[in-house]
Amino acid sequence: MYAWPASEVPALPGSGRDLSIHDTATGGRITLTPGPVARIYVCGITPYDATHMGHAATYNAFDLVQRVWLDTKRQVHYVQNVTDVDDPLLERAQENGDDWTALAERETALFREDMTALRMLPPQHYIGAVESIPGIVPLVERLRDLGAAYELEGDIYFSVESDPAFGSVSRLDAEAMRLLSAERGGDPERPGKKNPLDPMLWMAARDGEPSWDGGSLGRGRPGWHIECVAIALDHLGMGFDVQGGGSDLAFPHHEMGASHAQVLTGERPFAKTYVHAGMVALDGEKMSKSKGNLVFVSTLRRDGVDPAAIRLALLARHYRSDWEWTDGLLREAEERLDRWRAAVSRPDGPSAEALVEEIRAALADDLDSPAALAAVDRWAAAQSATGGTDEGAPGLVSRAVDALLGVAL
Ligand SMILES: Nc1ncnc2c1ncn2[C@@H]1O[C@H](COS(=O)(=O)NC(=O)[C@@H](N)CS)[C@@H](O)[C@H]1O
Ligand SMILES: [Zn+2]
Repeated sequence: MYAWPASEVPALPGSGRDLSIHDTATGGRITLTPGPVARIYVCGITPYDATHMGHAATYNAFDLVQRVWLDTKRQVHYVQNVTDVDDPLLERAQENGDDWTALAERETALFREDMTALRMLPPQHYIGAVESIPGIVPLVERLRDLGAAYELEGDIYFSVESDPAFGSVSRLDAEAMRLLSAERGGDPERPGKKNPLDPMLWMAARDGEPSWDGGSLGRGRPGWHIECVAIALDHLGMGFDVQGGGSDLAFPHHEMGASHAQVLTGERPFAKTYVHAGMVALDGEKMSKSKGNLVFVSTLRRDGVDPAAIRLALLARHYRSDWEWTDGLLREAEERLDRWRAAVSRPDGPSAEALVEEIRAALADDLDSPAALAAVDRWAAAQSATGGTDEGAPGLVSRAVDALLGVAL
């Protein structure tokens, strides 16, 4: 499906540094050296209650990854899905007396608007779960033929024991896995499963729910993890550079996806690095649909908040930290935006070549955007304190802040 329009990425002198990023699977830093086309899969929204600040913060992190890669003169092949059929979506539509496809379409349209306003670069492939069902069915059949999937009362489960590398993404122990599986869409208590952690690959049609032709699987709909595997394998293939998402996706979602793909192809790894963004909270609880403690990008935009200020608020916190959204954070961002805009609208300033290198160094260091913002603050402070005679500096700062941080001054 259509993604959203790409904002212009200004060219900068020189080139950036290779990104050194924290990898969940190894628990350490990995310096990524993608080929000429860097490949990234970032899990997309389940389209209801979009786009809240948690979503925005996570997509901000992976937009920075893209911008660093573009600055190292690479191309980027970015794939993102839309989970436009899933239990929570159907439940929400039921609650609202809404048609679930209309709800999905409306929320996806709002997400596109918000991403465009925040100047997040769009994926080249933006793929819905529903449109990927024809590609999912043969993968489930293949897992069954490999003996890695089994049928239970019409539903089809993946057997986690079929992947010797199962657990290598999240590195959690069985007890932690069991708790998270129950919390995040799994059904560890269901009798008859070979392993409580086994996730659903294909759910047989239930009354009153949408279902699709599953060939030899029978009518039904796809499980959550296989959806992202089918889309990633179809567009990126095995061994792509980054699998991204919020930290609540490490287990079960990215663990299971890696296992599905590794059993399907007999190759390893599914992704070279697994990168997870921290959770954004409000009033002490993770911002989430179920808790309803949401701050929406579209509400702030409607209230006249400049999207560039929202972006600066997201950039002010390290992508891997868990943090609390507050009005104070937004006010600080608005003040910073005003200071930066005033600085770049002056005719000259201190030379900015060194600043561009400081921003590059900060982002290459596990996307340290707070350090990048501090570097620009220092340049703006120097300009107002001691002026400066470089007439090209304000323009260069403006282009660097846009190209590397996605903020239009
Ligand atoms: N409070 C939050 N803070 C940070 N990131 C969040 C928060 N809530 C959700 N996310 C992230 O936002 C992205 C979309 O979340 S979602 O809408 O629930 N959708 C899904 O997780 C699936 N459609 C992925 S295939 C995920 O990467 C998720 O980890
Ligand atoms: Zn996903």
